[in-house]
Amino acid sequence: MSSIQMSARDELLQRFLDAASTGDVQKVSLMISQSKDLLNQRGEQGWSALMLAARNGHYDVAKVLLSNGCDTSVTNRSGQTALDVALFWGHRHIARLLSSDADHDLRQLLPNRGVEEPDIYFNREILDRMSDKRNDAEWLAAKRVAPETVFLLFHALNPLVCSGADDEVEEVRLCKLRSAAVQELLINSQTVEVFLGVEKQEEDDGQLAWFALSTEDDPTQLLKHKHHNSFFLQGAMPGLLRLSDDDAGVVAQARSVLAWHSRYRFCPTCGSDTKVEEGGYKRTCLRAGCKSLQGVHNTCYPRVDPVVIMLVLHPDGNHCLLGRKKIFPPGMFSCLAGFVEPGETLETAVRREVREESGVQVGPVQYLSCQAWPMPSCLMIGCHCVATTTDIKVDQNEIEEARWFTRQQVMDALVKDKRAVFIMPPRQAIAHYLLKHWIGCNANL
Ligand SMILES: NC(=O)C1=CN([C@@H]2O[C@H](COP(=O)(O)OP(=O)(O)OC[C@H]3O[C@@H](n4cnc5c(N)ncnc54)[C@H](OP(=O)(O)O)[C@@H]3O)[C@@H](O)[C@H]2O)C=CC1
Ligand SMILES: [Mg+2]
Ligand SMILES: [Mg+2]
Ligand SMILES: [Mg+2]
Ligand SMILES: [Zn+2]
Repeated sequence: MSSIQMSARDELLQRFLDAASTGDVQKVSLMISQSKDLLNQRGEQGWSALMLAARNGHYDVAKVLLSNGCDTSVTNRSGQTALDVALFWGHRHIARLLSSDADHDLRQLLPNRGVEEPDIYFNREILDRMSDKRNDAEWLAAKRVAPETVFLLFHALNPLVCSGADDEVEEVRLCKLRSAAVQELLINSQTVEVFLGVEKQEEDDGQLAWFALSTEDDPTQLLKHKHHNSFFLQGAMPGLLRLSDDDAGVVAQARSVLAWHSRYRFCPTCGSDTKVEEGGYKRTCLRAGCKSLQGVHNTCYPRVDPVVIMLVLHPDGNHCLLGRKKIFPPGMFSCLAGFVEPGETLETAVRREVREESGVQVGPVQYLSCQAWPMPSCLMIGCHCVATTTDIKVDQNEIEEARWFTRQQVMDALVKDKRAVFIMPPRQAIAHYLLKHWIGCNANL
């Protein structure tokens, strides 16, 4: 071969590799139809078109190369196959395509779990709950009157907040009242009081205690003497999402316990009156012999409702299932979710809720992370799972619409690209994190 022929061939190969690398599926198809021997040829560092497609997450290019008989066993100078490259860069859908085992375990599509606990909204704990002090009436009484103690005020489960000076619309701050400002409330028998904990610090005493107070009194009267720009944050959604991450964690704790007090005023077993104990963490039935006082006293403590929330992955690994409820803002799609029922495992609940709401059957389920969701007291248990069927049949009572979205569409929504075809759930929702984690398993980001 002459040197001119050589360089023409090199140039052709380079154009082919570039097309595979940039995801130009049409060009790749055309070039293969004209010169099939390009398929397994390698360029710089021994990289083939298939490796470059696998490196950059170009699923369609990898598919075309494979359907034309591309050899998956070819290695680059580092001894990596295209499958090794796809796995290294987190393109699990491509890895599945490249795997020689046609029934490759669907589990391969599940993203790697994060090593560290994510800092999800509502989850941050700035207080040590000091549950051992809840029975120490003397200690609690001293803290209640200590001048530096912090009191958070709630009306109808809405926290008292102040707007930041230059940030009136977005973030709000919790109003931290001192004992002098809440004297009247503390002696009012209608006020519900919950000991939240002490600020986390090294020393053992002199700890700054926090309480939540809930009142039914007219907020306009209450606010008269308080900070001039304070107000009760109206509407749990999206109101509660305007707090800082530190404040959100305390509100999750306080609001859930106060919501329990407001919903469980009487004994759930016999309807008798109850007395509040343990710093607001227990309501004990006053009727001697009540069944709630025997065995496990679980009806006496604040309730938590487990809810599974799941990102369902398509068996092709390149799509995920999202739905929208009628109450969502226009254009927003989110993960499916549902209450865990008695006698169910998390996996069973995930499969049942997805089947009920979308008609899709689910195989493997993997827990990722959870979130306190104080509306009123859910624990959102975040999972990824893989579908074994793909036809959608929506339960119109719960979901308005459900659709499969591609990775690219999720990425566009995440970065609010102008091509985005839907709006992501807000960053404060664990649904946002489940989507981001799936996309983030791509090491390019
Ligand atoms: N943080 C996040 O990212 C997200 C949080 N969520 C939260 O998850 C929660 C549950 O999700 P959702 O899809 O509504 O749940 P489901 O799909 O289980 O549907 C809830 C409906 O089922 C009924 N229901 C059945 N069992 C229960 C139960 N044990 N407790 C309460 N209602 C029950 C209720 O009907 P009825 O009201 O007619 O009695 C309710 O409206 C919601 O409260 C929502 O706030 C949801 C999505 C995202
Ligand atoms: Mg449901
Ligand atoms: Mg649901
Ligand atoms: Mg349900
Ligand atoms: Zn009782």
